[in-house]
Amino acid sequence: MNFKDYLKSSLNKADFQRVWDSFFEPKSVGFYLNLLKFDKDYIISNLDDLGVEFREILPNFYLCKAEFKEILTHSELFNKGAIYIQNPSSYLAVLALNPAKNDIVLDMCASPGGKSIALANMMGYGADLAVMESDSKRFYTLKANLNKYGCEWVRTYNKDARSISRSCVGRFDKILLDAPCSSYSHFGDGFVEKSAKEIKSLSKLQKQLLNSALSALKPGGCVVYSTCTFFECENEEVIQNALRSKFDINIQPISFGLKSEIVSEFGLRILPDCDMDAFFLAKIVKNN
Ligand SMILES: C[S@@+](CC[C@H](N)C(=O)[O-])C[C@H]1O[C@@H](n2cnc3c(N)ncnc32)[C@H](O)[C@@H]1O
Repeated sequence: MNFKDYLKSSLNKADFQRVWDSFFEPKSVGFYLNLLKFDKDYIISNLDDLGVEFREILPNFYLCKAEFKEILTHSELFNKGAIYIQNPSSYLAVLALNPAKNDIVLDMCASPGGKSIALANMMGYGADLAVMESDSKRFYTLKANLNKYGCEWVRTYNKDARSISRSCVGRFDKILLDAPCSSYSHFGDGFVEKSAKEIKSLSKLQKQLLNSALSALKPGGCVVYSTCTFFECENEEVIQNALRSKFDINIQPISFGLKSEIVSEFGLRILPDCDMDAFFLAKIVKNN
């Protein structure tokens, strides 16, 4: 499936041009502070010493211009795990889940761990957080990152997350499902085009993963489903499929008041711009 053609057909002319141009513009750099290992004042004063100009755009999440990226990635703060570099769109998934200190939480598709570490920061040291990753190589990257960022207590499972529909029925208060997707959100050296067959098979996997998440959720609990792709069959269609399933669920509206967001009955789309990557988010509550 040609991504550019798909984008043209799914957006109006002005939005298409804005979105397409955004893939070639320098992107701001986002990061959050790792308060599990370091004190906020210590990190902020070290960033000031490095000459990085930054502003807080979300709770504990900061943005600076692209020109500061190299300073950040070469800094001791980064090497010691005091900051985690992440696009703000990804951080929104963690904010939407909003886990409390005493919640039992699962991050189903976790590597390299950017959202798991943000969840751990929000919940606090020792909180009941488990993370899963099916790919062995990516699992070891996840473990290494959790250790680097002082999250060694987090329980890690190198497993296919679809298995929780049998092993963990009704166990979790909150689940993050940041699903594997076709990833048409970063241009990089070009988009790696995926065939219609590959997209269909991803959509099938996403539906199975969401079904498993709903089985493993406590009544009253919630799942945040997210992807970084534009394709409807990986986003709204996955949510519609869950609404048609045996689960008694409803979709909670989410909005962060961003100029780049499009709200629908199935979730929230973020259109990419100079700050945000393309993203889709849906918050699904399992009724009591
Ligand atoms: C979008 S990435 C996750 C990014 C991660 N949440 C973060 O913020 O750093 C999706 C991950 O899901 C993993 N994955 C794919 N299929 C899976 C499955 N069936 N069970 C668990 N993990 C899976 C992929 O290997 C990949 O690492």
